[in-house]
Amino acid sequence: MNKALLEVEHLKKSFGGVTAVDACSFTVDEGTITALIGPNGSGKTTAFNMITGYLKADSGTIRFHGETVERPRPAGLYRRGLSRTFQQARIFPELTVQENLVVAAGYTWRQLFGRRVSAEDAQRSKAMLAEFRLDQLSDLVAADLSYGQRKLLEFAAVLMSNPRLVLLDEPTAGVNPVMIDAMERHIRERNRAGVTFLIVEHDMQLVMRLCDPVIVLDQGSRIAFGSPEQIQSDPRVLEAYLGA
Ligand SMILES: Nc1ncnc2c1ncn2[C@@H]1O[C@H](COP(=O)(O)OP(=O)(O)OP(=O)(O)O)[C@@H](O)[C@H]1O
Repeated sequence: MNKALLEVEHLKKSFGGVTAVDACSFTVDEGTITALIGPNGSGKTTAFNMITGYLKADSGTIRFHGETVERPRPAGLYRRGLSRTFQQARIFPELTVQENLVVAAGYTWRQLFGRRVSAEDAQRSKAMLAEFRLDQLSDLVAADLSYGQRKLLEFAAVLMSNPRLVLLDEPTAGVNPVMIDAMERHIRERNRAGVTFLIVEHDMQLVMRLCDPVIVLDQGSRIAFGSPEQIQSDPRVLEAYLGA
């Protein structure tokens, strides 16, 4: 039986009069590629932001790896093995592709520019560049990459921390079909290597072939949870999307 790696219970967040996430509960089992879907404005990004410590919840509990996260903070969670990407890839545009990976491995700027990077981490960043086929671009500053390449770089950088759980926020939005295939391949490969994923994604074809289970939010609450087949035939899901 799978073990819950992430447990979210009664999570709640309002912005003024708008309840963005409303007593939302779900779990992400270790080893899965779980999708979090829902119509625009259903609270997916707000939930992501609370789980990863970028936003303070009004109430509710988050447990990661069996332990309650008392004060979710991005840096602390990153060290504990929970990391994320953003809709607009957050990378350091003025650093080279390889430097972005080294920084993500936990080096300070001072260590980076003092060239005090361990041989092992230098090797890991090279291996990551090869895995993501970014090796030809390793000395380019990240600002010169295409939109899709930046998303791949951000994903590769997140993996440098050896995470157990990665939250991907719209990994293929605005990305060309070749890059979507690449992203999908990398997610599958890393999942086979033991990384668990929670993915917000609007490309339903990708969700249905890549993710299992699928969690559906509507107006801040979970309205469905199940296999892609169950979700596609759930009348509540259809109604939520058609009504949106
Ligand atoms: N900082 C904010 N201030 C005010 N309202 C917000 C804020 N962030 C989100 N909201 C509102 O909360 C609700 C949920 O938004 P959220 O971005 O979490 O949804 P989403 O499911 O990620 O949407 P999308 O698929 O369009 O990205 C929406 O009504 C949105 O307008």
